[in-house]
Amino acid sequence: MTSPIYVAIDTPDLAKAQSLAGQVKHHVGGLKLGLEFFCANGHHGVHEMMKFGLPIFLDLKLHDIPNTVAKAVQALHVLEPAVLTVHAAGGRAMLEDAKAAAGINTKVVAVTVLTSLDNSDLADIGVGGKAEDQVRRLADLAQSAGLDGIVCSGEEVAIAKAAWNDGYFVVPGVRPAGGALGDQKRAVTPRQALDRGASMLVIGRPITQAENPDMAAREIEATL
Ligand SMILES: O=C(O)c1cc(=O)[nH]c(=O)n1[C@@H]1O[C@H](COP(=O)(O)O)[C@@H](O)[C@H]1O
Repeated sequence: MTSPIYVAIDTPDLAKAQSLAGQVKHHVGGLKLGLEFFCANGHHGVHEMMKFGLPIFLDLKLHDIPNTVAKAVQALHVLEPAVLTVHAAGGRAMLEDAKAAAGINTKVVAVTVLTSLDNSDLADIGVGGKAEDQVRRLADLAQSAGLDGIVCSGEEVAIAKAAWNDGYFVVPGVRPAGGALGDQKRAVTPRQALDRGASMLVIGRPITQAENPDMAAREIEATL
């Protein structure tokens, strides 16, 4: 079975990214490249990481007017990422145009509520109610706009999946039991996230900051 773990390669240093990917490639299902990596290394960096033969999740969290996002998605076609993120808060037209602009082999998934936010952070940006209410609302929007799935925390994934059974559910903010949270506020264990319906587990620092990243990835895999 292919591992549901995508390792978040969050570094601007291409050589370090290649070294990490080389160490963990047999115990993860894919590589997640985000803003930090892409801003530093661009298309060239992604092409280099594609050489590991694993699916690439390009996590750029696009969020702008529909025309700008659609053009950005078109500019990424050549990279053929397996998964690409946009922010659900960009609204229906932006989501529809992003999906229409993506290649057929790319899953476009909408970030709902960042896992670094709690209910009090949501209140600060004018979102009343609980994170799970906002996730449910944005998941409905993403589904009706024709997207492939959403990004949410393990605390909401069961609710979202109940309403969208064939959706693709990306769950970051995943921590082995007792692991350091860092800036994550809505975290669950890898096992909990899978049991609740995650399609993909995004795991960064618990693997990449470990003394032995390969061992860390194996240990997490063994809990699944
Ligand atoms: O879209 C994401 O992947 C994402 C969404 C979200 O709500 N929270 C979140 O942490 N992420 C990403 O998931 C990764 C989590 O990294 P760690 O906290 O180190 O495991 C980072 O690369 C984040 O950019």
